[in-house]
Amino acid sequence: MATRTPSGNSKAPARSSSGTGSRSKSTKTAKSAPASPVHDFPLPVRMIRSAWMGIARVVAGAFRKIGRDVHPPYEVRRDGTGLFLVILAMVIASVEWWGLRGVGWYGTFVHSVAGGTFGFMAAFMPPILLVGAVRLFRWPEEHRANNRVGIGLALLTVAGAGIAHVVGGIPALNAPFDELWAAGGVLGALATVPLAGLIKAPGTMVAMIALALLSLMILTATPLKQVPARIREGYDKLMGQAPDEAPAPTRRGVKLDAEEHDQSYLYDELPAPKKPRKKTRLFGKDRDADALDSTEDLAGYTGDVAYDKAVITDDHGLPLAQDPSVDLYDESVEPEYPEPSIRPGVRRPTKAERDMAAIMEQVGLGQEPEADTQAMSAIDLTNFDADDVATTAVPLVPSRPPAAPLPPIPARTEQLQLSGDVTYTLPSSDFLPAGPPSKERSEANDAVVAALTDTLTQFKVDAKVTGFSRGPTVTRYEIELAPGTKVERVTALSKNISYAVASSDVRILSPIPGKSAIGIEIPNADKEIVVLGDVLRSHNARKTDHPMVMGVGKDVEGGFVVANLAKMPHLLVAGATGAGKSSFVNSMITSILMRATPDEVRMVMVDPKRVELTAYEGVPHLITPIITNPKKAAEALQWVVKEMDTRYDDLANFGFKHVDDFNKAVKNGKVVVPEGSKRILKPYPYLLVIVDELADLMMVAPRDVEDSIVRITQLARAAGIHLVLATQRPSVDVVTGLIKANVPSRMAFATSSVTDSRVVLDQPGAEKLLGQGDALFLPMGTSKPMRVQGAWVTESEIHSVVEHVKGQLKAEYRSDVAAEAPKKQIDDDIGDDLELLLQATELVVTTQFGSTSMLQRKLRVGFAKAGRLMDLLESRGVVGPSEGSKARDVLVKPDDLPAVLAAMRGDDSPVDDVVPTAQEAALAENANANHYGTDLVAEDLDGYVQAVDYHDGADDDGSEDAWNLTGR
Ligand SMILES: Nc1ncnc2c1ncn2[C@@H]1O[C@H](COP(=O)(O)OP(=O)(O)OP(=O)(O)O)[C@@H](O)[C@H]1O
Repeated sequence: MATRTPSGNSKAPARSSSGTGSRSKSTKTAKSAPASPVHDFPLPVRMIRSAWMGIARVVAGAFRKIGRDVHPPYEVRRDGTGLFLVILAMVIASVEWWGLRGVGWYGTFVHSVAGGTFGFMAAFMPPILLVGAVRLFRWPEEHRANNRVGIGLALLTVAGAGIAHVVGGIPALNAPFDELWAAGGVLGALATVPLAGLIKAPGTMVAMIALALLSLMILTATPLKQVPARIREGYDKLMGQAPDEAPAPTRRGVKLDAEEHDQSYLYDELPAPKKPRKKTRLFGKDRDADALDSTEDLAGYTGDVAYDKAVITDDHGLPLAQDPSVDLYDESVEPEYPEPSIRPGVRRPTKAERDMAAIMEQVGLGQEPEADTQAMSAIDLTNFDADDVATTAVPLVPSRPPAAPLPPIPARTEQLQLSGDVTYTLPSSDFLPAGPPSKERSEANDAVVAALTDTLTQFKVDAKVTGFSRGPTVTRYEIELAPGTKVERVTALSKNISYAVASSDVRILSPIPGKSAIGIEIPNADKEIVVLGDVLRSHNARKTDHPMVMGVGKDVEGGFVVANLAKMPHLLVAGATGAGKSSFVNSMITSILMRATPDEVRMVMVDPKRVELTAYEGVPHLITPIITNPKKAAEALQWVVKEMDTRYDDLANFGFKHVDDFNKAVKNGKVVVPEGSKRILKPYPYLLVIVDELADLMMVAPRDVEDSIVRITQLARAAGIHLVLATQRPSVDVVTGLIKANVPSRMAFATSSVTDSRVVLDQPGAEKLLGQGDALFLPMGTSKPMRVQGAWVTESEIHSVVEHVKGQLKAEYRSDVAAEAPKKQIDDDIGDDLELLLQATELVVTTQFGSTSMLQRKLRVGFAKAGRLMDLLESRGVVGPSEGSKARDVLVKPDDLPAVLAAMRGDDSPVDDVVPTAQEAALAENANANHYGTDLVAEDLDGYVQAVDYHDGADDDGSEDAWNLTGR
């Protein structure tokens, strides 16, 4: 007969139990096998043992099903011992309770042993033994608690026997059986007889009662000081009254040890608000309460939040985890032993909440209710019942309490007074209508969950889809692994998952930041549009009136994302054509128009494509007509540099380092002008410079543009000047290393290649975006980009906002920004070759043939000179890069030749037809009106050391000053 070797058996893999239920029967048997080498016993013993364990498993199974079903790990089960206690309890009960006492050998024997040992306390032994059995069946893994309960029960038995013995007259150990039985038996005699010799019967009784109380305290893990509270609690429960305070935390009906008490929430059967708990610790006060009373929260708001962070928050009511300044989910307080059944997801709103949301909508609170329902969008699939969705709430565990409905908040409380006593009204939020309510789940999501689950099963990966959070464009499905399963097993399935869900745009996040779960982002078959109105009406956009806050869109979890452009402090927006850059820029400008007066934010718009930003022509926030000529744009950037220097000087003059501090001090009347100065101090507006196509500028004057951008981006933050650079060509010649290093915030829409993604984000990812506003947002200081669906604003909405704004105030353009360019010097690298270069340009552009040997022949120059001229032509964007022996591409059309020649000469463009006549008229009108008068800032600065002028000769006329920006 073949006998298995001990080693062979003991080396059976000891898999940890995950309770997934997918385990095979043989595995189960292996797991439940004891560690001892049972096969050493003879067969009959092994058979008996098997039978015993079989019965034990059946009985234990029944006990585990009582009340809440439990599944202790196989390795730690002690069903055999539990069965023994149950049988012992039944045997004693059969004799002491059911009248078999002294009947036959069985009755006599059991009664002699039980009665002789415990006296009449034997009648109380069955329940005591059953308590022990229940603990072993249901919670065998809780060794410490089991030991405590065992000790408590043992002491209780001794105390009971002792009390019985005192009641029975304390018979001696050698007293007849009947006397011992009528008292506390042998145990009672051992416990009391020695004591009675010392402290007599009453003293012994008191000692035994004290011992009984002590055993009860051990059993219930009640420290002495909590006894009164426990008694009151017990009384309240018995009387059916609600306790005054929250009951002490329990774990499966058993009070916790004192030292376990601190972490009791980890075990609560009730929904455990885990993250709010963490926040409570993090912020030192109860944020749950705050969340419930958002009115108070907002009342106390000072607006400074917007100054502190580039991205304010999403609309989960929580600061975004990506913000480095907010360590929201402090992992140090992450539960050590999270209850597997408690999902970190958020529950679905109840029907009542949905009704409330609908009512809120009707009474004009816009999308705020949606913001709250959005926060509940992570869905726990474990309890999901598809039929339930429409009518009743799926019984899920909330990760935080639902926020109370928000009151409507007026965007601005003060009456906006512009310079010249003009009263200004910001556009009403009605100009931006609400979008359709967003979905929390759809059939498409369920289909994907099924597909993912199938894929995991097919490839035998021990993992399951535990929930998902639906965003407007993509849904992030969360996958949790069984212990011992490698993350790579799921990430390696990326192609199979793409195949299963029929989408090539699957993105795997491993792990989801802040969670022990793998995230799989899959595009929604039923995408939703995020309208700008909803974003600007969201809680976080409304809780600050900072004028530079813009609506960005929605994140993957459906939370609204808003950002403060002043904190970016400069932003690069890039993406392939049609990816959604211009829509983003439109949302940005419209956000500013909706929230800021021209006194607070002034803008310079550069739109070389001439079509994207024309809708904003004439808004009073502009300081110059929209610049469409790239050359003028390059000059406008130089003006911005000078403006920055002037602001710096002025701030330094008054002893301020940041324009915000200066503005605050001016508003509070704390700044005094120098004696004799006629200046009336007013806050500086923020200056937002928007370039819709950087590539066009870089083609015309790469060095100048790069210089200006670098200088602005390095210093302008403190002067309140911020750059937004958009490009559809995020290649290294457009977004140079220098520009990249100085523009810290990035918004990447879908790029055409992974190289482009690397240029924008320094990492891949953008090439997998879906276009149409799907973007990766990387605010300054973060390393992981956040996926957002950009906000969308329609042309008619823009039109109505612009009309309102223009109706409030006429644009007052500065004539010196682009129209009066400072005199241009001939670039150093041209040196004495200007004439030759002009001839070469003319030759190459008119013939559209970029050949070095042609230059040699026609200009009668040597090879070296011709090569140098060709290099100069390349650096100025006239010809493309060298392609070996082939002629170079000519990038300038003959029509543009005069402008290119003028740029080389350092003159103004002779063909200045790019500024529309209306704009020129506006310029002329403004120039005639001479709003600015004497340069009072320059007057004040006279005699002070000025900021280093990097553009020699540029301020010869001394006419640029920040003060004039708002007509002061
Ligand atoms: N946030 C958005 N929500 C929904 N659809 C959008 C969004 N952004 C862009 N789209 C869709 O994508 C189209 C192209 O967008 P947009 O014009 O902004 O792209 P672009 O990147 O600026 O392209 P180009 O560089 O050619 O101007 C839009 O007409 C619109 O249909």
